[in-house]
Order: sequence, then structure tokens, then C-alpha cells
Amino acid sequence: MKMKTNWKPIEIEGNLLSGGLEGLVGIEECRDYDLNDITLTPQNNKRKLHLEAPVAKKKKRKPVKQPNKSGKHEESGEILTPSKCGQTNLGFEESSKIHGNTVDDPNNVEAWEGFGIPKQILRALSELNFHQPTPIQSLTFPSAILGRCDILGAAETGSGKTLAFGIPILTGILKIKENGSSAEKNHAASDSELEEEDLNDEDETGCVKVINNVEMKKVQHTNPLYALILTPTRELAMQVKSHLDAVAKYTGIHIALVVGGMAAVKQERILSKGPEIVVGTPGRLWELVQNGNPHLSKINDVRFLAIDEADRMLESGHFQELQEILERINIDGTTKKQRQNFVFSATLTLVHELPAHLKFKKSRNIKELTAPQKLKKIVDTLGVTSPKVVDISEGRGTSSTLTECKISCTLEEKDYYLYYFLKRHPGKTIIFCNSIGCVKRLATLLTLLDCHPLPLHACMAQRQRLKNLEKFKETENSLLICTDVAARGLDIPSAFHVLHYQTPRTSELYVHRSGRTARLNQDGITVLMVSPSELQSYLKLCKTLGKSEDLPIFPVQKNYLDNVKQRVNLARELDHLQLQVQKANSEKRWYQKAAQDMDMIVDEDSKKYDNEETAQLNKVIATKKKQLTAMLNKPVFPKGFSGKYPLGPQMSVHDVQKEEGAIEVMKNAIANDTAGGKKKRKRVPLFKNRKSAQSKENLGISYKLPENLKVPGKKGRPGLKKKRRNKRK
Ligand SMILES: Nc1ncnc2c1ncn2[C@@H]1O[C@H](COP(=O)(O)OP(=O)(O)OP(=O)(O)O)[C@@H](O)[C@H]1O
Repeated sequence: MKMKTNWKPIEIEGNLLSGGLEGLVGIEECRDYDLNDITLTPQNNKRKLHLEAPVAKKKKRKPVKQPNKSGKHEESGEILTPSKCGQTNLGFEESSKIHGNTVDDPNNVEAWEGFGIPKQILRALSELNFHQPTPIQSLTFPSAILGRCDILGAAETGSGKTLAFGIPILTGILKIKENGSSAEKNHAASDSELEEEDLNDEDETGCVKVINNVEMKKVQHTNPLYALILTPTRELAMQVKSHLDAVAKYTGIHIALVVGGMAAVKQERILSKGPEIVVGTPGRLWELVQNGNPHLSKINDVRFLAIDEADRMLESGHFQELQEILERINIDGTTKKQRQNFVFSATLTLVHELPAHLKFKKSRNIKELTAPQKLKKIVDTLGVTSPKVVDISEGRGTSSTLTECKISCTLEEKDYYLYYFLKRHPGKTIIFCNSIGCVKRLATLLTLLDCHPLPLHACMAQRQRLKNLEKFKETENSLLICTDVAARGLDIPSAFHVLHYQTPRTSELYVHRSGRTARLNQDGITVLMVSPSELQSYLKLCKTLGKSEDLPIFPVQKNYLDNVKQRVNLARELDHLQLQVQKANSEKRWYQKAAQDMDMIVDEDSKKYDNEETAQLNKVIATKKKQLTAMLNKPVFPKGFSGKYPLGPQMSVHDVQKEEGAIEVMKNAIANDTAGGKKKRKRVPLFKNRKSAQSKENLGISYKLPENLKVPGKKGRPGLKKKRRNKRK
């Protein structure tokens, strides 16, 4: 009988772990089994205890047959572009057919052949209905799989970068196993032990689990760790694992997840099974390495290293643990040479102009990096030599199917426009904020307005973070309010709208936030809410992203904003009152506790006064809540609301009334502008005499911004001089 059970670690008091049972590292109990459901068999009646496995002795692996000494193809350091390298064979004898890799079910996988992808992977791709590689994949595979080159890859968000490095890694591991050094043969043998243990795990229904330490020793000792994949956030690591699991389905390759915010004991148990690939965030991974985890002690020997969202991961001052990991895996020159590295991001080659105040302080020795210099910095940090650069990001990073626009309004009006958008254009929507405080405030406000928002930020418990993300994915027309913790990498199908409630702090963040929609050539819209105080950041962003014109304005029917304002204002008032009550209650608790601690008696009159005050506030809250509920029960847009927007010459009234979706509304507005309709809105050029910022010397490599492109810096900020003068006076 197979049964899924939920095992939880038990806290052990006293010296049971240190004394008594040698090798015991933990005990887990099963919390959710149904006794009526269990038929006891000798197998599921088994009780297991976690026994510590000894640290595996470091064993030098026998060299595996490689194309050349370093295990990599000679031809590297070249930039691949679509014209230079499509689905070409780089002269290698290998191909899926030569390897005998004809797929059992050739259904729709011909386009994947010729790259040397093994049949087990092709079978999974066929099942996933991935009919052909995406451009970044077909440009990466020849050099990565056939040439075994290190890859620096940049392509727009949602273009399939995960599999662009995932498939070469899985293929590489299968090849190493196939070439079969004796160590790998042992590994294959222990694989069956692993699978057996997996099955046993599922069958366990006892209350305490004992892991056989002899088995564990064997597995840890023999199973190599082939690949390490690092991501900046936990959610992204989970997603990468699940994407790779789907493709590795028939390979027998095991992938483990090592991220913070989850029980380390459980992760150690999974690692004890000797997975070939570990996907994780640098913090927890380094913690386990430092704690002497036996499987992770092999990271020095990994044959594949992938760093997703690499520009963020390698930013100086961030992810100190990543630097430690890199130092550790680069210690041994031979293994470093054998390792194949993958560095990917949508904004890998995005460069910034120095802010005006730094530009003129030459003494500081701060220089503006060009795209090749930025890549070189990454390459040096990683210790990679002559990688292939596959850059099809075109200096933008965002998808060509993304519709970009903005709403200009005051800070005060942002809530009105936000609520208007959500009500007027239902659809799966992500709202990005710059701070946790802003996420919390909006979550409360939109809950009061019955929009059912799901918050996501770094100060939430990991379980709740995952729960909210899962709920957002599964529910139709759901709403996620998050900080930039969700900006990079998350793949949420049918998320159509991205709203930047606050202008993002960097252009990279704008690209990644916006990239949560319009994935894999689907339609999507990104709306930037810009208040006057954010104008400077907005201009900088446009400049870095090579936008010469102002973003088009998202059409809003302003005459219906009154209704919206009434609701939002009432909800704000309620929020304010609720906060007052909360504050009063917590002050009261603090005061009572302090009095108790000091053996003081609180005056009854003051107690009574406090209670009356709170009761009064609660009464007002109840009345306001009723008012708001009554308001929310009526439609926001009154009868006869046509949803009409200015018409273009080719559009009929019928067309406009039909199209309520935000993307269509915006597309029509843009078409209307460019077609020169009656009510043509002017698109303002942002910068004077601006040349195309996207002109590049090499595709995706050099982005030269014109000299005369000036964003108002401190000097140019209107009113600043005046203020200073006044101050001096
Ligand atoms: N060849 C393919 N055919 C169809 N779908 C694919 C293919 N490759 C990847 N996908 C799917 O495309 C989606 C986007 O892929 P992925 O998340 O790897 O994009 P990405 O480029 O890494 O995005 P980001 O820059 O936002 O991290 C995923 O759902 C993935 O499963």
C-alpha cells in the first residue's frame, strides 16, 4: 500500500543526540496519517531513526573522456547571434541521431534534434508539448551541448532561459554517466538503492522514522554532486527545480532543493540521498556547506555551475555567501577547468550612465561600464575563461509582445487609479511596490475594498509566501501585491497585468517586474504609475532602456473617477480608524504590563476612560464598514457606462465597446495615436536631439548612449538653486 505522509522533525530535549545513540541526528514523526486507512505490512510498519552518516572521504574522480584537455571545446570567446549560429551543428560528430537517440514517440520533437539532446529528455519535451526550442535555447545548445563551452546568456524575460541552461546540464550529466567511470557505475548501482528508499519513504506510516545509516553512508560516499544551480530567491529556486524535474522525468537524475525558510533537517535528509543536481539560494547552501554536509562537501568538484539572474547575484555587496561558494569551488584549478559555467539573465548586458553628481567627480575613480566591461567583470568574478556570449536581449530585456504605458498622477491619486484599473480591467494582476510598508498598506486597503489581494514580501513566513503564490497562480483574476522579491524569474502563466505602484529603483527592476507578463510571446501589459516626485527616476529609466519617447498614457475615463474616489476615501478612513484602535489597544497592553511589573495599581478611572474611547472608535468603525459594504454592493461604473475611448479612424464604436481588456484598450489607444485620429494625443520626445540608444556595435554587446542625452541631475533640478539661495539667506 502506498500512502503520502507528512513527516515533521521532533525537538529532542536533553543529551539524547550527544550521548546514547551514536550517529543519531534527528527523529521525525508522522503527523497526518489516518489509522483507518492503514493496513500494516512489514514494510509500512517499519520505524526509522535519522542516523548520522559519516563525512565521505574525499575521493579523486577518474577523468572522464572529454573533447579536449579542459573538457571544453576550443572555439570559445565568440559572440553568438541568430545569423551566426542557428540550429547548426558545429562540426561535431555527435547528434541525437548518431547517438541512436531516436525518440520512441517522435511526436513533434524533430525541431529539437541535431543538438545532441538525449532521447530521455526529448521524450519529456514531447510530453510537455514543447514543440521547438526557443531562440535563446537553439542559440545556446550548439556551443553548450556540442561544444561544452561556458555560456553567458541574455534574452528577454519569459524566453525559456531556464531550459537553455537546464537541458545542457541534464545532457552533460547523462553523458558523463554514459561514459561511465567506475565511480559513476557505482553511482548507477546506488541509484536503484535510492529509488528503493524513495518508495520506502512513501510507504512509511509508522510514527518515528529511522534512516538506515549503512545505506546512507553508501549513498553519500558514492553519489557525485554534478551540478549546482543558484538563484537569488527561494521561490525562483523552487520553480527552476520544478521546470528541471519535468524535463528530467525519464533521465533518472535527481534534483534537490536547498533554500532558507524551510526545515534544514528535511533538506539534509534529501541531500543524504545523493542528488546529482542541487538548486538553491546561496545563503542556505553555504550554511549547509559550513555545517559539513557530506554531499555538499563535493561542491568543489561540480561539473556544471549555473547562476540564474546573474547580474543581481553578482552585484557587489549582495550575496556574500555566493562569493564564498565561488571561492570554494575555484580552489582546485583542475576541477575549475573541467567545470562548465552558465550565467544567465535578461539584463546581463544592460548598462547605466553614471548619475550626474558622480560623473563630474573624477577623483573618485568611478567609471561607467560598457556592456563588454560588465560581462568581463562577471567573467572575472566567476573565474571563467573565454565564454560564449549569447545575447539576444537587444538592450531591452522586455518581450516584444509587452504593451508598455504609464499613468501620471499625484501621490494621493495613485490609490484611485489603482482601484479604477482593477475594477475596470479584471484579470490576473501583479502590483509591485518599492517597500514592505507599501505592500502592507495596499493589502489592507484593497482587502477593505473587496479586491482579495495576496501579499508577498520578504518579512512573511516562507509557508505563507508559498501559499499566496500558489493561490495567485491557481485563482482566476487573482491579485498579487508584492515587493521586488517577486520581480525576477517567476513564471506565472496568464498573468496579464503588471502595475508598478511605485516607479522601480532601477531599470533592471522595471524589466524584470514587467517580465512577469507577456511571457513566451503572449500578450501582456505593464503600467507605470508616475507621480511628480518620481519623474526623475522615470526619465533615467527611459534613458537606460533607450526609450526616446514618453510612454503612452493609459486611457482612463475620468468622469467615472468620482465613484471610485468615494469608495477609496471611505476605505482609507476605515483603515486609519482601525489603526488607531490597534495602537490604543497595544498601548493599553503595554501600560498594564508595565504597571504589573512595577507592582503598581492602575487607576480605575483612567481604565474606564480608555475603554470608552476605544468603544467609541469601534462604533464609528462599524458604521463606516456598513457604509462601505453598501457602496461596494453597487456597481462601480454606473448603468450606461460604455467603456468608450477616443476612436481611431479604423475603429467603430462596436469595436471599442467589445474590448474591455486593458491590453486591447491600450493597444487601441496606441493605434489611434499613430493613425492620427481626431483626438490624437501627442507623444512627447523625452530627450532633445536624441539618437537611437539601441544602436549597438555588436548585437547585444555594446550600447552607446548619445553624449547629449541628459537627465536632469542635481544641477538641472528646477527650483533647487532657488531653495539653496534661500537657505543661505
Ligand atoms: N521550448 C519551449 N517551448 C515551450 N515552452 C517553453 C520552452 N522552453 C521553456 N518554455 C516555458 O516558457 C516559460 C518561460 O520560461 P523561463 O521561466 O525559463 O523564462 P526565462 O527566460 O527564464 O524568464 P525570466 O527572464 O523571467 O526568468 C516556462 O513556463 C517554460 O516552461
